[in-house]
Amino acid sequence: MAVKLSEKQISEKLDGLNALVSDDSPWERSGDTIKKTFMFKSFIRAFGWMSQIAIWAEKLKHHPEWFNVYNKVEVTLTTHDADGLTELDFSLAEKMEKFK
Ligand SMILES: C[C@H](O)[C@H](O)[C@H]1CNC2=NC(N)=NC(=O)C2=N1
Repeated sequence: MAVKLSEKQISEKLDGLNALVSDDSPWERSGDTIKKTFMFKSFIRAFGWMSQIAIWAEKLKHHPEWFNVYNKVEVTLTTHDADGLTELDFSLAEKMEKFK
């Protein structure tokens, strides 16, 4: 099972993740989660991205909480099994940035 990250590891990983961000919207820490709102040109672009990420999430056995309206996807990542943030959350977030 994935191991909960320390505060120091979380802030280092968050900085590393935000260095990959190409839009104007950084990932933000919120308690035991990291969050970001992704914006797309259209609903179909948003849904296409979600479909790609869903395939990756299934492979990783780690799943996002997300909320989609038209071209907007609000993402929250946490590891329920560990009651906190783990490496898996940052791996999935990194994929989300790279597929964007
Ligand atoms: C057995 C299965 O792999 C686990 O229940 C996985 C599924 N996807 C998951 N996704 C997330 N975000 N957190 C988890 O703890 C989690 N656990």
